[in-house]
Amino acid sequence: MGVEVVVDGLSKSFGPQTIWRDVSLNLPQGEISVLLGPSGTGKSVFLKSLVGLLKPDEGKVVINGTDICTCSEKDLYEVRKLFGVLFQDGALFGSMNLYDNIAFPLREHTRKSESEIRNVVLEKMEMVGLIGAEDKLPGEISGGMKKRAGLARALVLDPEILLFDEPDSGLDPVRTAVQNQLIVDLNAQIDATFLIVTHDINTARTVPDNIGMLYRRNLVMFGPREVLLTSDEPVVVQFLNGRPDGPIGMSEEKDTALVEAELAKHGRPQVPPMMPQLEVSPGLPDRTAVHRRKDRVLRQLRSLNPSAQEEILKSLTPDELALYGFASPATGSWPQQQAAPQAPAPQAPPQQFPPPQPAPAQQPAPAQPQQQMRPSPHPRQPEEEPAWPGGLQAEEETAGSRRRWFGRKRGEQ
Ligand SMILES: Nc1ncnc2c1ncn2[C@@H]1O[C@H](COP(=O)(O)OP(=O)(O)OP(=O)(O)O)[C@@H](O)[C@H]1O
Repeated sequence: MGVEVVVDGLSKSFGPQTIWRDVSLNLPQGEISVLLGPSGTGKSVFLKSLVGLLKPDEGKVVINGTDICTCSEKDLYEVRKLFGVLFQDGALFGSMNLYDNIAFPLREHTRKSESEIRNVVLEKMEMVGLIGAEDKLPGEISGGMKKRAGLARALVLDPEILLFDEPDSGLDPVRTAVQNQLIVDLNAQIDATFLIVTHDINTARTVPDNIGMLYRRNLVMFGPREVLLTSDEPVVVQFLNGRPDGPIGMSEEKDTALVEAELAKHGRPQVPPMMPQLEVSPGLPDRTAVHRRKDRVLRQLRSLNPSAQEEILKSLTPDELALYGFASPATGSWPQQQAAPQAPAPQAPPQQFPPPQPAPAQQPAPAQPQQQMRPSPHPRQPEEEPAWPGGLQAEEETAGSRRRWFGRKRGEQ
């Protein structure tokens, strides 16, 4: 099973240029997460920081109990073995055929015999649909095949965390859709923790369990897919609609007056309807992360915005609704919680994302999922207060208009 990645208060600058600051999120184990953001917002820098290729200025990235920002080189080397990375162009060696490219990490980092290597390489090539292309050189294959070869190479060391840097770049919509299905199928087979950086709206709408967005040097959102996909935040709506009018400009953020003028002229864009998440192809195992996620998300349901709650509840079967103590849709408007929800008895301490906080005193029902909100850091100017003023109570956050913004508070584990 994949491992959880805990990012806490991460900030990165290059000289005077702040790339992002105070980024906190958890990548839940085995789940697929997507990171969106306009060009230049530092998504690739974020991926590189997760693997320890770039050192952030502040904050932690904790994996299996090791903070890779401060650990020794030896520990970093060990933690890196957990990662597989698919770079944009596959990052293949041009002079090696696909077989040798994919075998490369095994020859470099393991003592496997050539026959063992062959078994692993062919198994991974089969997983990504490349059997028969072993002898091809990278220059002889399409961009999509290069990506799949890069993916097979990222898989040979059995990663527990798989990072994808714009896997859809340069692919046509059909190939992108095929690749998206491949990603979901792979997740079902290896149950690793996936993080995908992408600009592709369809990918964001159909693949992940969780979505985050970087904008104006902040992580404006990270959490269950239903939250971002039902958000009416102008920057999210603009991004999901792929429209030029809105706060995101060509190179810098537009000023508010210009945005308002554009919206007055073209009308306010609507949040596009939710699309169903891709299911695993027939014949493959279920994604176990889906079950873990359901439990986790339902525990935090009440802290999410009403549209997200509605979408989450709509995705449940009648049996699941009954199991978690929710009324069925036929009985009235969503969401209707009956008595205290009866979650299935967990076999291990339940995964919660973010971790629970003590219930505020004024919240009477202890069985309700607890609040996990954070106020919006967006739009946050350098001179503004930090995102987490001390002593802010969960209930105060809930009552505020910024319910939809959430994440872990700095310092929480
Ligand atoms: N090693 C580096 N040294 C200095 N600046 C860098 C370095 N790497 C990235 N940057 C800068 O960080 C900013 C964010 O870059 P990054 O590639 O992470 O953005 P991105 O969100 O992935 O963009 P895109 O979506 O276009 O790929 C850019 O301004 C880039 O020039």
